[in-house]
Amino acid sequence: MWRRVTSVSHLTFAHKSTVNKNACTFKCWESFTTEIPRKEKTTYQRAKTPFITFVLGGPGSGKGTQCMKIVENFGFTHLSAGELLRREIASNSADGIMILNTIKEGKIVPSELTIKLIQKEMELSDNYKFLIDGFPRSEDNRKAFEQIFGAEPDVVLFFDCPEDEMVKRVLNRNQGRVDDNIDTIKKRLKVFTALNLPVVNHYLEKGKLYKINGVGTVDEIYKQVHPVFSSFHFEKQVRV
Ligand SMILES: Nc1ncnc2c1ncn2[C@@H]1O[C@H](COP(=O)(O)OP(=O)(O)OP(=O)(O)O)[C@@H](O)[C@H]1O
Ligand SMILES: O=c1ccn([C@@H]2O[C@H](COP(=O)(O)O)[C@@H](O)[C@H]2O)c(=O)[nH]1
Ligand SMILES: [Mg+2]
Repeated sequence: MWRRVTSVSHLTFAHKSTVNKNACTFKCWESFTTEIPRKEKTTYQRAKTPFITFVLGGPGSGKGTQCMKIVENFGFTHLSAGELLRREIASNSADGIMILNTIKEGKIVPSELTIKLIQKEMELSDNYKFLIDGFPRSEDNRKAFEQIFGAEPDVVLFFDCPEDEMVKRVLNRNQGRVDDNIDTIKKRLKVFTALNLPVVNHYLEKGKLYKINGVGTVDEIYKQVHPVFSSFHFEKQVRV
């Protein structure tokens, strides 16, 4: 459980679209209190608007690696859409086989399914700062998310990395992922260019995109990421 120790929220959300803000507060946080009765929420947490960051970039561009550093430094909750889907496969759920086949082909799982998994994790969390890593992967994903949540992300990070570097990193990753092989990587790169880059461009046009040069050491890259978040005034929280 978290409790607030200081308040600067008027600064935190000052940039947010007013059209979507109320819808988001209502849809997300009201459901937290009705659908998840086993977790007590304070009045303060219920009223809080989530701060959502989408983390985009091609396969192996370093999204997960940089998310770990953002979590350490800014206390975000990291939700990797790919990881949630892999967990769904491992749990032998009804959708598991379909998800596995989609991932092997480097294709995109239906939006509603991925959004359901993300939403469930957000509902279970006491946090209000979320990194949604590897999502949205297509305009369909993006539109479905914005419709279901009634909100746009606050920040979109895009790790820009050349294909040969991404391929090298993925092939060296050694985590036993079914899609970390050259055939699937080629398919993922094609899907990234065709379907994910339009999402990147959408947020560029909206002025929400932070383009990060994904080449360099992990620390060199993080030096570009850190100022993005230190420019926001998050409420300080302590565990109780
Ligand atoms: N700056 C870097 N330089 C060299 N290797 C890196 C760097 N950042 C991450 N890596 C390594 O590259 C691999 C891919 O990184 P990571 O898993 O963070 O990428 P990702 O964008 O999350 O990929 P995916 O979309 O496939 O999940 C990992 O083995 C990671 O340790
Ligand atoms: O929103 C999403 C995220 C992921 N996928 C599928 O999972 C794999 C692996 O994702 P990573 O982000 O690289 O862990 C991806 O290639 C897609 O097949 C998805 O469908 N939708
Ligand atoms: Mg990843």
